[in-house]
Amino acid sequence: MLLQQEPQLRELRIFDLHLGPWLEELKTGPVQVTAIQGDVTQAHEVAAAVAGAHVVIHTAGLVDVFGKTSPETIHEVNVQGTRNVIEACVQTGTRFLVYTSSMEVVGPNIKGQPFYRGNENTPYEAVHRHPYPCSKALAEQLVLEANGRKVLGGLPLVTCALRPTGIYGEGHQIMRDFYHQGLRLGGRLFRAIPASVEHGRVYVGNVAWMHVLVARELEHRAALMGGQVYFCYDNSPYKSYEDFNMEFLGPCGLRLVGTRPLLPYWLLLFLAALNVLLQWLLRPLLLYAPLLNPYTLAMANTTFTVSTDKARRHFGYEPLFSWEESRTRTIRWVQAVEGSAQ
Ligand SMILES: NC(=O)C1=CN([C@@H]2O[C@H](COP(=O)(O)OP(=O)(O)OC[C@H]3O[C@@H](n4cnc5c(N)ncnc54)[C@H](O)[C@@H]3O)[C@@H](O)[C@H]2O)C=CC1
Ligand SMILES: C[C@H](CCCC(C)(C)O)[C@H]1CC[C@H]2[C@@H]3[C@H](O)CC4=CC(=O)CC[C@]4(C)[C@H]3CC[C@]12C
Repeated sequence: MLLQQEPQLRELRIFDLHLGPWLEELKTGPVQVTAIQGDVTQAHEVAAAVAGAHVVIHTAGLVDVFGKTSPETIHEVNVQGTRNVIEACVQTGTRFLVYTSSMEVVGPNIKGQPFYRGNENTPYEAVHRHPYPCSKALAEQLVLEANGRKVLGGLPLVTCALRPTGIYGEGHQIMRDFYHQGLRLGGRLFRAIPASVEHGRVYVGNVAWMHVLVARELEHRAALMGGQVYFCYDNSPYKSYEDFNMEFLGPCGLRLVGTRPLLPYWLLLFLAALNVLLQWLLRPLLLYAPLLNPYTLAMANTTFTVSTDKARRHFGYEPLFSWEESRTRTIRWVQAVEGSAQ
């Protein structure tokens, strides 16, 4: 997105634990693309990568709500990693920092209270217990508190945080898992969540576009945007998690069975708890990390949708991809997954 949309771009540095072969394709244009294999938990590696950069977009993170990694590792990557990025900016004189936060910093909370088409000012009791939202909330707080700190050279650091709702689009691993699950079940998925529970979703291209706009505008609108949070949204329809996925999986041949959940909620909760027990029992032998656990069930079963225009008012954000385009691109990607699976 930066290469396509940012005419001022002179160099793009990509810092990641895993560098994919797709990065090579980015190196064929006029802009210098530097791929750096590194770990955000290693302060010296981060500082070396950041030195001389005008803007840092910090999106690296450990996204795990399935119990694959320990809470300590999630904290180390998401919180200490963010601390390292902030310190790298301060020490090397980089003034603009954009952080990919998450809607999870707000909710759904542990009480399962609905957040219905709320905005950045909607009151909500943000209380977390799970390591992932806890880590994102702490990291976001660090980023916002760092706004105004003096960087090398004496000028103030300008920071802001973007909070995407559930991201979908090309490369969406969970969508791929649901697709394969549906194929295994003879082209069917079974409704587990009431259709009335709305879940916020945003297309990956629009998430990237919002980051580019913020990176571009942060310098000129530092007083307005510095220390601010923005929900990251687009015109994707408000639907339940499962009905939304069917927008893509339906055209790829899957069917969602049931107009109402086929299993009662208490049974799902029991199965989710059983999965936690199995995960614990099997841990010495293998990693058992199914999609269903008490946390993911609560997430999917609690309305959380945003309706805001703060990003439009502050930096002129309009989604780059319409809903129709986002849908078409995602369907094409699932179809390609299907092709590669055969
Ligand atoms: N997937 C979603 O629905 C949402 C994701 N987010 C946030 O967006 C960001 C990107 O998430 P996704 O693309 O979903 O996840 P992802 O796992 O696809 O991407 C995370 C990237 O961070 C890199 N990374 C992980 N640990 C690292 C380390 N120690 N050092 C350097 N790089 C490391 C990974 O290699 C990967 O390329 C994360 O910060 C996540 O918290 C926010 C809202 C929703
Ligand atoms: C995996 C969940 C759906 C399974 C439901 C079941 C087992 C009943 O079929 C996903 C439901 C909601 C998702 C999360 C949500 O979109 C918000 C997120 C934000 C992030 O920052 C990271 C990802 C995620 C936690 C996302 C993860 C999958 C769900 C829990």
